[in-house]
Amino acid sequence: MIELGVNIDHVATLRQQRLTTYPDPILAAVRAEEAGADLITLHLREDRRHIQDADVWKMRKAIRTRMNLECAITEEMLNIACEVKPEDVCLVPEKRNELTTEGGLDVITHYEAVQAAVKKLQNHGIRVSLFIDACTEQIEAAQRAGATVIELHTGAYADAASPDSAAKELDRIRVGAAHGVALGLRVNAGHGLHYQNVQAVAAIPGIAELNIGHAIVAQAVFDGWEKAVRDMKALIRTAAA
Ligand SMILES: CC(=O)[C@@H](O)[C@H](O)COP(=O)(O)O
Ligand SMILES: NCC(=O)COP(=O)(O)O
Repeated sequence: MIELGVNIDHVATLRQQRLTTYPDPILAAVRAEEAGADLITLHLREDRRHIQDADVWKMRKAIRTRMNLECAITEEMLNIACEVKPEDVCLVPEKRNELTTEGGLDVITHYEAVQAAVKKLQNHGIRVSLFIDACTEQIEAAQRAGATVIELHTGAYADAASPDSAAKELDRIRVGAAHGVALGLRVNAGHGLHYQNVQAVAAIPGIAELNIGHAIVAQAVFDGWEKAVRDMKALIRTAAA
């Protein structure tokens, strides 16, 4: 059964836009678990545009499933992760001026830094995932760097300009997932997935977990948070069956 990681970043985006105390991402995480989320994903960005440090600590205590903390490879972030000790850390690339995470981590170019970060986190008992593009060389470099998990960036598939290019991107994810599984890696996927495009990814053999946030927060405006989570989970379950 594919697991659903509910990303609560954009609950915090709404709060930070006015610096209010609502909506509370911790409450969103707890209610997401009640609605069937298998884990909670959150991204502590260096610029703190959505999730704040205090959210991470409160979340650690509040959730009953597991925490997947996304962060960049910086000394500050790695120290926070080692203190918080989430079950999973997903190392992601960050650019100051990007609207969202634009692509996967370039493990080949930053090999030494990635390898050292993986080792440091694993020494603190944390499972480490690398958020990468579905590219054979990056997948192999991720495994060599010591990661046991990869998350394939599905943004290019989600943003594809035509059905043809979406099909090509989907195929890259399929090939990447098979390659990751053959190398003994746990293969997760996510970014830009929504209610219309998720099932094609969920049907790919070997995918263990999908991390989805923005679309669930958006759908909750119309349907309510729990229903938005439940419906996403149902779509994934039926596609994977
Ligand atoms: C790394 C990633 O894909 C998620 O963290 C998600 O996209 C939400 O965060 P941003 O929109 O800040 O990238
Ligand atoms: N790692 C991807 C993620 O957590 C969710 O991304 P999105 O659904 O908010 O685009």
